[in-house]
Amino acid sequence: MKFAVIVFPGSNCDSDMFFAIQDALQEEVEYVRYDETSLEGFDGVLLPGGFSYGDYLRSGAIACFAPIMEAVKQFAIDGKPVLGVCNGFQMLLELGLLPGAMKRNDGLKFICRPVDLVVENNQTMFTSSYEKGEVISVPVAHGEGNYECDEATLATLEENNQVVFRYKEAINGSKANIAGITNEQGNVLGMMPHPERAVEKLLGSADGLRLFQSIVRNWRESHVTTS
Ligand SMILES: NC(=O)CC[C@H](N)C(=O)O
Repeated sequence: MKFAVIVFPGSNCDSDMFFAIQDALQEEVEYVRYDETSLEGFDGVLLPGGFSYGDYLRSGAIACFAPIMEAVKQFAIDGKPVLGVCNGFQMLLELGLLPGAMKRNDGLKFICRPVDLVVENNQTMFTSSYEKGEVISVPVAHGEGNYECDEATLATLEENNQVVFRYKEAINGSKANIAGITNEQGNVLGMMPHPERAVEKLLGSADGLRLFQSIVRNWRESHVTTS
């Protein structure tokens, strides 16, 4: 399986993501610049964390107009896996691939520490290697992680099991403690915590690795045939 890590001016978790795929997961990965226009040949797209375009206007608000984003949208429409982490999640919201928006954290402080997440839905292509209800430890590092949406949107997200990860304890004011959601189709996941920073024990947790393993396992099941 071949992954693209999209690099924007101001990305700073792109190399963490690259390391997670190449060294921890041992799958193929390439950087794709924000000003390219094609994702041909890739099987998965990863939007990494950081401060694209300096987080001006709102986080992700400028990045969503980058030339590569038309290809990212098409990739998502085609049902292929798209994962946005932190600033990548913010971009997916700004792109309209996921519902809702991000506000500054309650308390207006940047939060950078490991947090406990509850796996709410393990029936997705991103979470099938977890148990439902499992508590995992994954670090967060954000100033704008306070997820907001209207009540009707929240009801739809809950009804369709689109809330995939919840913070075990409130950390940033996020509605319903939402840490990660998918689109209705289930092939686009946005999450504020950083699974790519939790891919081996030495980093404090290896719980994030199973997210990437889920993607690969799911992809193999539908793409690799054995005779
Ligand atoms: N690590 C990150 O991606 C930071 C995300 C974002 N720009 C924020 O501070 O909210």
